[in-house]
Amino acid sequence: MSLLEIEDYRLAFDGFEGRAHVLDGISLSVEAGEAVGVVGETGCGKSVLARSILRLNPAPPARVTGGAIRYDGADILAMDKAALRRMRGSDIGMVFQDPVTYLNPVFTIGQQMAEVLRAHDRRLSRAAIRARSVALLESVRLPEAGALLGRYPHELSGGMRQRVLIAEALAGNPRLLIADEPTTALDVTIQRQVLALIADLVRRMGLTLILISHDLGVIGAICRRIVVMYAGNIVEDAPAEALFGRPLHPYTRGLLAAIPDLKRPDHLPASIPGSIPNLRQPPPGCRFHPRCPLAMPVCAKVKPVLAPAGDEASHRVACHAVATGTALGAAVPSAVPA
Ligand SMILES: Nc1ncnc2c1ncn2[C@@H]1O[C@H](COP(=O)(O)OP(=O)(O)OP(=O)(O)O)[C@@H](O)[C@H]1O
Repeated sequence: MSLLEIEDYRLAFDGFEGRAHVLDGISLSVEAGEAVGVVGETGCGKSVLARSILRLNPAPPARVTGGAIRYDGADILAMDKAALRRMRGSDIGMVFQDPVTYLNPVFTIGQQMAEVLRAHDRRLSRAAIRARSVALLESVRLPEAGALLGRYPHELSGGMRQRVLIAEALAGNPRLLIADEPTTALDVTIQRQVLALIADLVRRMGLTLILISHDLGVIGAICRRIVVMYAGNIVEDAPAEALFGRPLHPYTRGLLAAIPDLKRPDHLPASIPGSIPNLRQPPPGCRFHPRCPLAMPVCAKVKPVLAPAGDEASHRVACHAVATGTALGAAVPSAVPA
């Protein structure tokens, strides 16, 4: 049994202008100890998928229209409030993009850590809370952890605040960590440090990781498996080496071609023409077909299924052109992130 199993999961948002079909049959299994990256353009449903695992999408307007999500065999969609509370933090920890939003400006770091720790164990003494808070802050490599407990969020840098949130996410000893764009709000050097920290925690604590980013370079730095999403669908799921070396889906090839090549600064990266479709009226068949250089008549009619393709057994692609061999001759982009 996989640690996390998502099966044909569908979620829509109801609004004044109609229903947006944001996740359109997501199937994904994550094994214990895996580090899986989820990548795709803005608006393709990465965050909604991450929040779905913890049932954090506000309902309404969110509405699950099909499928199942299981954590360690337990049906997340059927859990009551108490079971959900136990799962959040204790089994699954989550780190979000913007640390400022998730830290309360009027409480010290120590008070906020204490609140998180007490939510996991009401019986903890003040001394135990302090010792555990210091240990957690040290585990995310924050210097002078004891003194930090008395500081307010505005007294910390962006990178420090993100480390505090990672420490809070680890407070309940989760087995699965979901990090949604954890470095997007940080500047480049701090981004690298926070990524290195996440990679180190995954190794040291044997965590299972789902890392969400629009940046293939960020994902490639940590994850051995990469899932590519487009407009609410998984279009490719592959070992990182296969994805960077032999990408198969035309959308993945477009994403790779859009990465600037540092060895060729005079060469502008190609962009994928067009934009993500309106999810209230998504294109029929393959949602990528209006932008696809390899589109065939069948692509506008039949949704392609995610099926094994390429040399690796775990490489899966949802593309009619790949399935029929039409895509084989198409050039593979040369840009590969460092
Ligand atoms: N609470 C909500 N109400 C209505 N629509 C929503 C809500 N949350 C997300 N959506 C819609 O769901 C779609 C997917 O959004 P999501 O945030 O998952 O994209 P993303 O791939 O994570 O993008 P980004 O990289 O910009 O975070 C978007 O069209 C968005 O407008």
